[in-house]
Amino acid sequence: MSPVLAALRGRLVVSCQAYPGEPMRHPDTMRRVAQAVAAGGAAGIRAQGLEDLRLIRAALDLPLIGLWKDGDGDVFITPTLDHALAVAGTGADVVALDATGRPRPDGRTLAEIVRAVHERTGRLVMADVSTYEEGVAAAEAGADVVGTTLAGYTPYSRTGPGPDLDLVARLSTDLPVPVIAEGRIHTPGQAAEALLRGAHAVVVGTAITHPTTVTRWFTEACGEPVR
Ligand SMILES: CC(=O)N[C@H](C=O)[C@@H](O)[C@H](O)[C@H](O)COP(=O)(O)O
Repeated sequence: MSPVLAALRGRLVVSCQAYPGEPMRHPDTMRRVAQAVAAGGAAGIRAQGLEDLRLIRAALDLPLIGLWKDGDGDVFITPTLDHALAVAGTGADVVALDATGRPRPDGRTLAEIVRAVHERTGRLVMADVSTYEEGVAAAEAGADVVGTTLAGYTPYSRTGPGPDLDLVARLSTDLPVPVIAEGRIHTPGQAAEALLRGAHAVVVGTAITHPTTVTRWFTEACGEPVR
């Protein structure tokens, strides 16, 4: 196993992302968020956008999973080979990309993209999948690590309020590559359970780095203002 993946075994990766139009959507802000979660013990960082990745790479020596969300089609996480090569160029250790079965905007197959990233950059590839079958296909296509990132985010995958830990468990048992649990992990207990069920590592984003959503959880629990 690569040293980068070995360093993540049994550990927490924190996804540091803000969304278009949000106050925290700023590379230097995300760099500071990444430094803050590193101080809390994050073993790795997952981040979006070339400038965010460059700044985080310069500031931190932790394993860095990079992606580039682009376009308004179904496939938007590092959708093409050009995006993947650009992410690799930021110094990210792992290039995360959409590995669902849906067609990519550049018409390339997942196997073609994985091979090109390996040959041209030497970086690892994290395959973001939504189903068991996509996880199996991604491992066959040469992905170094499979993430359950997109479970619940394709029209055909199982949705629910929490993480799909059954999917995590099945993939962890069956795949020859490490599986990372990612998506809607909102509590420390869920993160620990994902590891217990076989995940190599766990990625948590919203619950740690998205204050607008976390605040909404609390405001909704508090109910309507009392008049
Ligand atoms: C579906 C999609 O676009 N997921 C993205 C992938 O990078 C991010 O928006 C998520 O925040 C990330 O996966 C972490 O998940 P959560 O924020 O639920 O802990």
